[in-house]
Amino acid sequence: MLSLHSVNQFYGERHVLWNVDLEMLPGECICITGAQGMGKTTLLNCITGHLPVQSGTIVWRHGGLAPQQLNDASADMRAALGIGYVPHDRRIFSGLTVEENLQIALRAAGETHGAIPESTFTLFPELYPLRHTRGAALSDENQQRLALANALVIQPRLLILDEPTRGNSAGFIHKLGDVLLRLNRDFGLSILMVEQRMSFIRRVAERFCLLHKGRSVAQGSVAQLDNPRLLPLIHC
Ligand SMILES: Nc1ncnc2c1ncn2[C@@H]1O[C@H](COP(=O)(O)OP(=O)(O)OP(=O)(O)O)[C@@H](O)[C@H]1O
Repeated sequence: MLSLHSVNQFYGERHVLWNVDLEMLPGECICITGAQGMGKTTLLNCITGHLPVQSGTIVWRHGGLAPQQLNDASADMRAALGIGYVPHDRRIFSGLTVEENLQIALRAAGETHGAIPESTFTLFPELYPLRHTRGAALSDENQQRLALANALVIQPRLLILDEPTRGNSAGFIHKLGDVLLRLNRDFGLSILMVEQRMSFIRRVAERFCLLHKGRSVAQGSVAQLDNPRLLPLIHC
């Protein structure tokens, strides 16, 4: 579904991603993990098209269609291909209502006449009575739900999330885990998330990619993360 080959990224002179390879199959849930400042968000931004890659390739494969190199595709083009993104700063329009936020997310992905899918409110029933409420008036948790709904409204093939548990209560994290498990296991949605919270990673993800100083130093099944040599690299 998504193949990264030898991806490199710089901020000015600073080399922050080094030859990162990652292979993701349809239906997988993969966690990119690692300590702070190791390049996790940078890697997501390269995949979603919010940052250009300096070298290397990112290839998208879906259905029977020919593989497509994403390197030159804009973030909106990638959304239109089926890549939904939930950044950790949420990025909702606080002056617009829930419904208007969802309409804009649809339009950004090229769905000019598309209606908000019913599944949006089935998945997040809490948002239905709030659909005419402005983003700024929503609780923190409902803002999180709206950010997730914005990414899902385009009915993506791949959902990308940056630290979905950061700053959330244990109760909300559990509910979020339920939603992601349902999307992945029941609806077959592929999920790629950046996360450091081990309990959440163990519950939701199947495979991991561990970044350390911008390099992918280990990949494998989540059970392998219990290796005492790897755990310190997540919270160092
Ligand atoms: N816009 C930027 N300009 C310059 N340097 C940046 C920029 N964004 C991130 N960096 C640096 O690049 C490195 C990787 O940052 P990145 O945010 O990708 O790491 P991260 O693993 O996601 O960390 P965190 O868990 O803190 O979000 C860090 O040293 C960071 O300071």
